[in-house]
Formats: sequence, C-alpha cells, structure tokens
Amino acid sequence: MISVSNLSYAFKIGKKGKENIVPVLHDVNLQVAEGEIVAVVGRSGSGKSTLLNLISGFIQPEVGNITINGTNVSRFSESKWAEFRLNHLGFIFQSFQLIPSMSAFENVELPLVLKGVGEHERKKRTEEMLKRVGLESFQNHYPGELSGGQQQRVSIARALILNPPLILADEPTGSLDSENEKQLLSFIKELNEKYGITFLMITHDHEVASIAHRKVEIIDGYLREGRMLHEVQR
Ligand SMILES: Nc1ncnc2c1ncn2[C@@H]1O[C@H](COP(=O)(O)OP(=O)(O)OP(=O)(O)O)[C@@H](O)[C@H]1O
Repeated sequence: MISVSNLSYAFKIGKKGKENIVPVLHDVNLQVAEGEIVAVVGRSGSGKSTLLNLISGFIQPEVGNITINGTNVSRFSESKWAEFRLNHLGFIFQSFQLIPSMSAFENVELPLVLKGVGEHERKKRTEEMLKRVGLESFQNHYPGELSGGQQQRVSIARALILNPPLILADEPTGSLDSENEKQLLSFIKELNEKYGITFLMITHDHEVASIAHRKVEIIDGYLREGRMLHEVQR
C-alpha cells in the first residue's frame, strides 16, 4: 500500500544562496501493507509530521522514493498530487481542519463537489455518511456549534466520503477527551476490520498506538521498526 525507500529530507531555511540546511529524515525505509494500522511514534521534533507530509505530497522529497498503491508519487507535480489525494487518500488531523463557514453537511460533501459528482448523488452519499458517523441530526450545524468529538466525526466522514483505501492521520485524538478518544479508536478499528481501510497514524498517545498492528519509531530522523524505546528500557 505504501512503500517508502531510502527517503531523506532536509529543510532549507534562510535567504537563497545563504540557506541553512536542517536535516530531518535520514534514509527512511517503511512498508505499510494493505489492511494494516501502523502507528508512527517518536519524540517531539523527531520528524513524524515531516514523514507524513512527504507521504501526503505536501512537501517534495529530493532523495528517495514513495510509492502508494503501486504509483511512484515522489516527483508528482502539485496538480497531479491534488488529483491523486482526492482519489486515494483520506486525512484526519488533530485540529480537524473543517471549514468554519460551511455546515457539517457541506464539509462532508466538499470532496464530492471537487470530484464533480452530481447534486442528487452528493446529497444521498453525504446523508448516508453523516448517518454512519452518528451525526444525521447535526448536519446543519457549523463546526463552531459542535463538540470536539463531533467535529472529529465530521472530519472522518469527509475523509471517508470518496472511499479512500488509505487514511493518513496526524494525532487524530490529540484534541479529544478520553470518552471521545475511545469512541474514535473503536471506529478506526471497525473501519479497518469491516472495510479493510489502511491507516498510517502519528501519535504520542499509547492508547492510540495500542490499536495499531505495528509501531514504528522515529528517533532523531531515523526510523526503527519493532519494539518501542520504553519497552527496551524496561
Ligand atoms: N517548515 C520547516 N522549516 C524548517 N524546519 C522545520 C520545518 N518544519 C519542521 N521543521 C523541523 O524539522 C524537525 C522535525 O519536525 P516535525 O514537525 O516533523 O517533528 P514531529 O516529530 O512531528 O514533532 P511533534 O511531535 O512536535 O509534532 C524539527 O526539528 C523541526 O524544527
């Protein structure tokens, strides 16, 4: 599903010609199989978001390759990425990233609008999806009129509306209380078990990492598979 090979990344900061190079990822290799839930853990600043941003095409790698669903996306243009994201990837963020001026219905419907789906079909699919996340009676609410847990469910409905085979999540429970976190984690498990959706999730949270089939840890930009640091130290 995802294959990352020999990926290195450095930010360039400062004025052109006088840039400082900040190396962040070093020779990262990661395979995520179809149907897996993989958690990426690691200290703050270790490079987790950078890795996810590279896999999502929000930043471009200079060294190494990223293949998603058999397509090498490493050198995609911005327009190719926009199309690829719409067709293959769903996103869940800690801060939900909903559009505040749009209702829950309109936020969930948006990917269908971008895809050019007709109005009748859009209405049917959006209503079905809102029902699936238990928000059918909140469809006219704006994000500011919803609780954190409800907003995250809207963002999941939006992530799922085009049936992506892969969901990338950055601290998906980071803004939720423990009850909403539990609900979200069981929903992620259900989506994975029932529909085979693959998840790659960044997390600091051991509860979240505990639903993963596999954990990988980034330490100072180097990725290690398998046992986590706290287990090694025990
Ligand atoms: N746009 C940028 N320009 C320069 N340096 C950056 C930029 N974004 C991130 N960095 C640096 O890259 C390193 C890795 O950052 P990254 O956001 O990937 O870490 P993280 O593991 O996701 O951290 P956190 O858990 O705190 O979100 C950090 O040292 C950070 O300062």
